[in-house]
Amino acid sequence: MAEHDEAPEAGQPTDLQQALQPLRERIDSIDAQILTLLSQRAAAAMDVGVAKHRFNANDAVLRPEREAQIIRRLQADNPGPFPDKAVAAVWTEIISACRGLERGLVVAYLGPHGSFSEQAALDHFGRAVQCLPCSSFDEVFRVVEAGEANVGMVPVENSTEGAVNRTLDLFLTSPLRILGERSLEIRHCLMTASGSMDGVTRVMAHPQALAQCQGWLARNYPLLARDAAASNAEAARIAARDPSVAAIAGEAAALAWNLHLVASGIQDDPQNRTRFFAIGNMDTLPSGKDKTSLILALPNRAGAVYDMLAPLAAHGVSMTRFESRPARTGQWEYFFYVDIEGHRDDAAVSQAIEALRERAAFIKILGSYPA
Ligand SMILES: O=C(O)C(=O)C[C@]1(C(=O)O)C=C[C@@H](O)C=C1
Repeated sequence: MAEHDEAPEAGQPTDLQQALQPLRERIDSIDAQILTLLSQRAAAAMDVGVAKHRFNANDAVLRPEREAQIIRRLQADNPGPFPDKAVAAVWTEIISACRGLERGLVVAYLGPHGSFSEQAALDHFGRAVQCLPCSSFDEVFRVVEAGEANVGMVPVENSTEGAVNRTLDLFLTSPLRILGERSLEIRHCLMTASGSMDGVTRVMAHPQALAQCQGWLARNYPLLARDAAASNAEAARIAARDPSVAAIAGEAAALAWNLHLVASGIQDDPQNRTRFFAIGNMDTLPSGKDKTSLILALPNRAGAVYDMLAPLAAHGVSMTRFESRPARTGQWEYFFYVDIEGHRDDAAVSQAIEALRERAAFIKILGSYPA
């Protein structure tokens, strides 16, 4: 073997190590600067917290419109190559940690640990929060209304299965407002304690998840009984104890409950997504790019829906969602769940809402929030 082909002796730097060393030193020095700046930012946020306390605005620690504005501005100014998506993810955590220094945020959602709602909640509010997993959507609304949690995260619609009806019904009577929205890719997995399907007689999941995977289940396990669970993560919790049960849930639930994946990505629609609403007791100020959600009931007469849409068009307000739910009066009456672009304080939106108020039998504004 020629001399220059010999492997380096132990302890001798390779060419690669020599090339990496100055680059890594540069990264270390940049990280030190980032940390200094993060500490300064955290101290500034603590001063904001003191000022809010001084003005008795303790319940205004969370300012969704300000958080949205910060992330939008940074993405707009982003020189690259750090990706815009990473800007959002990193600053969500920076703001979460700073907010946590002002005052801890308690976030309620449908649990247990490992649920998609938990993932949506942490993606939205960051990891520096206190989690309050609940056993139903009703409980999420109740604990936020009672002040046991500051905010909640609830699913409202899925791209395969449509509306999450219980959430829509709860909005009808709840005083809570929508503070924000988040869309999450929903990738379902089949999981068991052993990692095999031997001895498994039934598959458990939330009815929405069973519906989102019904084609795959019919093709692969047509004889398996299907049982509803309160949530997918709850099904995973049951499967961890019961070898006759396979659960359908997200990968996070397998990790949380120590299960093994039998199959991944089993949802019938590969683009399956769920939209979640962040809910709380306060109103959100305009952020510059907002949405407003409303519930309307219309008089039961010909042309009522058409008449309702006219003021929106007249004021140039775009509608991004239109959903109906039976009003359960036995009269074929419906509630309409409508999302429009803009904040309720915007002139065009407030004029359109006033015009709707004159035409609707019932109107409830669920909130304006950053789009
Ligand atoms: O600007 C504020 O009101 C803050 O409390 C600071 C801060 C931040 O870290 O930037 C933290 C929490 C709020 O939700 C918004 C922004």
